[in-house]
Amino acid sequence: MAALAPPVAAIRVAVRRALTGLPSGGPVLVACSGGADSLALAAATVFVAPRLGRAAAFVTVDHGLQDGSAERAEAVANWARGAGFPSATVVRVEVAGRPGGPEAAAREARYEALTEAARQQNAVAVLTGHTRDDQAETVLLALARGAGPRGLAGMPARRDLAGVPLLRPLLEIGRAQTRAACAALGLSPWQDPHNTDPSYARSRVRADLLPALVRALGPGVVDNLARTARLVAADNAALDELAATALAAARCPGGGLSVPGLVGLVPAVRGRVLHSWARELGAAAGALSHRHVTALDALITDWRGQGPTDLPGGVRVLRRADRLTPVEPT
Ligand SMILES: Nc1ncnc2c1ncn2[C@@H]1O[C@H](COP(=O)(O)OP(=O)(O)OP(=O)(O)O)[C@@H](O)[C@H]1O
Repeated sequence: MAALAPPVAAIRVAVRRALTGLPSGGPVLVACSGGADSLALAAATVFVAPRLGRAAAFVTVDHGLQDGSAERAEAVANWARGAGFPSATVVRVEVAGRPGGPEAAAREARYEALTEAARQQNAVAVLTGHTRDDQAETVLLALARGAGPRGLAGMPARRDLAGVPLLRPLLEIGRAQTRAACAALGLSPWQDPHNTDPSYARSRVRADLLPALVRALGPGVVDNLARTARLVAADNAALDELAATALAAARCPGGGLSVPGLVGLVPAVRGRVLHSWARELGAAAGALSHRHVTALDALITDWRGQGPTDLPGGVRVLRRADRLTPVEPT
């Protein structure tokens, strides 16, 4: 028997690790664009899942943004059927008419479609092919926009997707490895023109910035950026736990938060308490910014009788004596 190429083995090990411990029940659903990362992920999953007594399912999303996208999506799904996935679905989404730029709109439409596919197929998890290189790019983009620790933590290996875990088994696998795995398996990945379109900041980071950093600082830089994300994520988890305890302790019996319960907290924890509370009140996560949390914080630490603080989603918060309370929008 021919020896297994190291990247193929490394990717299978990563997938096996991700699938271990998932609840039994429905399939694991691989989200695949046809690009090298998710193709390598799909090939590993269809190999590993049955050996763990699990079913694997496959979905590819057609964003309908390029000529021939429907045919390409069908070809990707056909490959999956041939590779042994008992079910391979193409979902067509409508990107036009959504708020935000085209990239954000496509991502939102895709995640909605993945959530719906997972629900319909009763999947126990959705798997995506984000790699260590994607993580390094995410950290650089976060640094460049002045993000705090949440942004610098990059993408988590696991997050909730409307009640289904979204897993990223390849976060510690390099893009060179997914390409090498595809080559070793005789797969021909699709090259998404968006990935090289210089009008996207991520494409410029991928094409220009990361290679320049590697030249200037050495090949370990991608791994190091991904490690930074892991270290920051671990600190975030600790701070989130402290904040959850502090939020519970600061709640007033009739609703709202007690100012004396918040004032002695270290700012990093207090900011998280206020962020979580604002989310509970209905402020949308994407729109809730550092500026809003700072304005809420001023009601505690810089109280000069100011009026309500407006948060996204029409949420308003007022300080009454020693309590922060939500008020009805006027
Ligand atoms: N059209 C799609 N259909 C299904 N899943 C997708 C689609 N586009 C992206 N994904 C999922 O999201 C992951 C990240 O996609 P993105 O385009 O950001 O990265 P990428 O590095 O180009 O990945 P890939 O090489 O797999 O295309 C993919 O690996 C895949 O799991």
